Amino acid sequence: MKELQHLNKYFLKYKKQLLFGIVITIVARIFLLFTPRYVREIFIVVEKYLKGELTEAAIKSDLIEIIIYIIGAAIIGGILTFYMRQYIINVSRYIEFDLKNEVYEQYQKLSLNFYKKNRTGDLMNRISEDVGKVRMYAGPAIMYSINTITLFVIAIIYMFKEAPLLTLYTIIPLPVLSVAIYKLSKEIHKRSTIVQECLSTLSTYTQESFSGISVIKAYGIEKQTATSFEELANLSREKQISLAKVEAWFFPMMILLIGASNLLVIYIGGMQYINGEIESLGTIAEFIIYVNILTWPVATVGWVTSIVQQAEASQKRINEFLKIQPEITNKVTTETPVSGDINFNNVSFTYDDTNIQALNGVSFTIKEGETLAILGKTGSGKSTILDLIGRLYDVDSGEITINKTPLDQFNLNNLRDSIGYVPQDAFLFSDTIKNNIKFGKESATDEEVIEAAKNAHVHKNIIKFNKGYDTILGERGITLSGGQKQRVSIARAIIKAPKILLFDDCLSAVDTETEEKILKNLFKISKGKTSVIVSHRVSSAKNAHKIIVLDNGKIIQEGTHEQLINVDGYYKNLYLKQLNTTGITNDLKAD
Ligand SMILES: Nc1ncnc2c1ncn2[C@@H]1O[C@H](COP(=O)(O)OP(=O)(O)OP(=O)(O)O)[C@@H](O)[C@H]1O
Repeated sequence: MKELQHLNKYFLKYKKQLLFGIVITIVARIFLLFTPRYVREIFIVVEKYLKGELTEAAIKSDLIEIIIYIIGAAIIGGILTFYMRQYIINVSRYIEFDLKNEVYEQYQKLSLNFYKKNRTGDLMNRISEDVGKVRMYAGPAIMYSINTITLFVIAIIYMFKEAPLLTLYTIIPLPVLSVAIYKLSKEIHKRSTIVQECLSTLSTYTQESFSGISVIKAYGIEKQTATSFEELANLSREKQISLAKVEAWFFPMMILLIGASNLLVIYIGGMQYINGEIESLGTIAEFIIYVNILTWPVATVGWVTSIVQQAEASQKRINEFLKIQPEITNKVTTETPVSGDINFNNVSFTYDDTNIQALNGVSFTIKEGETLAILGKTGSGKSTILDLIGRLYDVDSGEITINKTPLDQFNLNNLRDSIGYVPQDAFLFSDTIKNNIKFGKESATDEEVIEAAKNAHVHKNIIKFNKGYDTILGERGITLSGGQKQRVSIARAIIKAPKILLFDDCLSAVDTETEEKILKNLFKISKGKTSVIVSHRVSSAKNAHKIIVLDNGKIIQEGTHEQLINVDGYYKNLYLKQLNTTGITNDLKAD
């Protein structure tokens, strides 16, 4: 229960509703327990009438009176039961909502490293399945526990007062039932977890086959894919059947144990009645109703125990995430305007999940308002430089400063607000094109969106779609080409009008002619802004104020286009190689 203490703050938050729900639960159970007593009364009245102690008129009026009480108690009990669920189950839904938000907020705070170390499926599970299991503790488990305790205490008091020996015999099978249900619930849980795993493997496989359908068709491997699907589906079916087998035990077991209790009540009660130890047959009827009322709550003791154990395990997994301290923290809460020269001073950085040293003693300066181009072989550390400027990671050694202030002395929100970042893999949300662009600036007007799209050279493509800027992208909508995605992503960055623009090889999927036009627009837009362009093309770099070439995390060349094409090295080789391509022909024309 230690892990579940995390929920205490939520119980405190909703203490009024919870307390009210608990009181209602107790009162509702009290009303429910009136019925067996009234049934006994009916028997007593009938017995008196049979002995000639009551007239026909008297028995009629007595019976009507008792029946009215029974109906009244049932109606009040029913209404209170409705409110009991309304209060306690609602509280559990509020707690579920709060906990989901708490986990989600924590996810937002955690750095990229966290996402590298944990699989998406696992992150999703904590926020959906685990929180769902914890809710079962915060709602149903509490409700059924109070229900059981109240019913048990009151019923046992009534029963002992009535017939102590009969009470003992009646309740003998109940603990057996409780233990049996507990064991069964554990087994059901174990098997349903396996079923869940099978289903999630199956759906991941299906999802991947659908996403990769073009590759599957192109390679003609539909048959193999279908066979693998069948194997997974068969495994899932076997596990489902094995789960159904244990589940099938649940009700027969309950019926068996209720039957055993009923038989004991009838047999022992009957003997006691014959021996004159109990006054009326009504007591036997009353006890049979008690047995039936008590069976379900007693069965739930086992079930609730299993719920609490699962909730504890789930909360433990949630707490593990909640306790993680974000690696990148905002050390400054005051406003810190971001502007000035960006300086890398002997910066080294190693990714701790792969232990790959991405940067090794990198030093350079980008003057405010200037453009830096970074070139280099794949894996040489170009993207890492952009990630470090945005403080997605902190450096291992050396220092990054803006206007001589270390990067971590800036308010992180100010820093990220000042950056317009276009990643290598343009990620667009399943939303309209307009909203995808406005993601960079929520308050942007339609005119601003169009202006940004024009500058990113994608406006003409967008207006060709039937719904223009309101076209939905992604799974529910159309799929943009790689180049279109990149340009929407550029529009998203420039609509923000940030102080720093970071472009990570974001023109790789557009032809060199379009690249040229976009670069010209970017050149206009980025006046007064500091830009960093990562690229594999000389055409993207040639107009930059400064170019650096990276190799294996180190700067191997530095200078302007003119300087670098005149010295032997990576840049000149690349320039000469690209000289013969269409792109560079345009590039030369542009020069
Ligand atoms: N998130 C990460 N976790 C672990 N290692 C990484 C991560 N990102 C990059 N690396 C490694 O760090 C090195 C530098 O990667 P980086 O992405 O900066 O190279 P790049 O020059 O941008 O490459 P490309 O031109 O292919 O985009 C590579 O060896 C890469 O495998």
